[in-house]
Amino acid sequence: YPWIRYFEPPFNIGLKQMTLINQKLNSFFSEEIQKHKETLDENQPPRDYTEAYLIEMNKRIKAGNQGSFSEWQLQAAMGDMWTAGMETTVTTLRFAVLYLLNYPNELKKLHEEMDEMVGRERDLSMNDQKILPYLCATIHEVQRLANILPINLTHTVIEDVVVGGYRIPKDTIVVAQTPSVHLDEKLFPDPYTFSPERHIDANGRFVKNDHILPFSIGKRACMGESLARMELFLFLGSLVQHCDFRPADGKTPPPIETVTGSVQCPAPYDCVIVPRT
Ligand code: HEM
Repeated sequence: YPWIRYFEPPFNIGLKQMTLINQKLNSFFSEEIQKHKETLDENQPPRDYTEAYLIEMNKRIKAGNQGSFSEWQLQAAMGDMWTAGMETTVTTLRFAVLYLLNYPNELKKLHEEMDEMVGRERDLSMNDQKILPYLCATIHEVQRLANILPINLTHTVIEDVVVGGYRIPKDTIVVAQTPSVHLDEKLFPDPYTFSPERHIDANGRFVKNDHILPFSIGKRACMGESLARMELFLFLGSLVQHCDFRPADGKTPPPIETVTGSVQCPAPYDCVIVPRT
């Protein structure tokens, strides 16, 4: 994001602020790597990604073929996992719980569908997508409305193109604004209302809407999309299967407020998540 160099304090999205955050994250990753190195036992199966990486790196160093494997590269990969991989999915789930606290009828429908189609005895699997259309529709709707990446990543136009009558010369930096599609009332009437029903057809089947692009589109679309889709289905599904979500005071749901940054999050909220009776 080259333009952030123009946003110095009091704006908190400037280069200085971003550099500070990056430094903090990198120190954290570096400390984790050191801790892992101290406890690493190369004769045991790796306990996590960092151990697996360190074992592979050491093997390559011994063979005189380190290639691109280095602690710096590991730090960058941890950064990808942490920011692209974890923050996104967790934020989407936090939005899902927030919406369902505010839309108790929709939560009730999810509970009913789960009880009828799966029950509470067995674990969910991805095959259950076929029999849980309302859960699929809920996740689709959460991703439409939450817009957790309001700015998206930047790309460069590699040749002159014309889009919607505008000429965009080669080398221009562009950012695809998927929220403007997700909240377009021509595509989604009453766009700010949370309504999983939009994605259910007359026969009760889930219908995926091609205008909903939380993972972006094209060659550089999200690399973790299929993993993220599994996480959202299995984590939210299991929560719905076993838990009830309630306002902290038993009556008033937390307001749907957001904190906008490179990831748009719900404002911190309290709620109670209890085992279903
Ligand atoms: C709900 C969860 C997620 C959402 C909404 C999301 C969304 C996105 C978006 C919008 C992009 C930018 C695509 C573009 O440049 O046009 C992206 C890129 C990326 N995402 Fe995700 N993502 C999620 C989860 C994950 C997970 C779980 C991983 C990996 C474990 C991941 C890894 C990546 C990577 C590596 C890129 C960069 C791809 C590239 O530049 O070629 N994401 N993601």
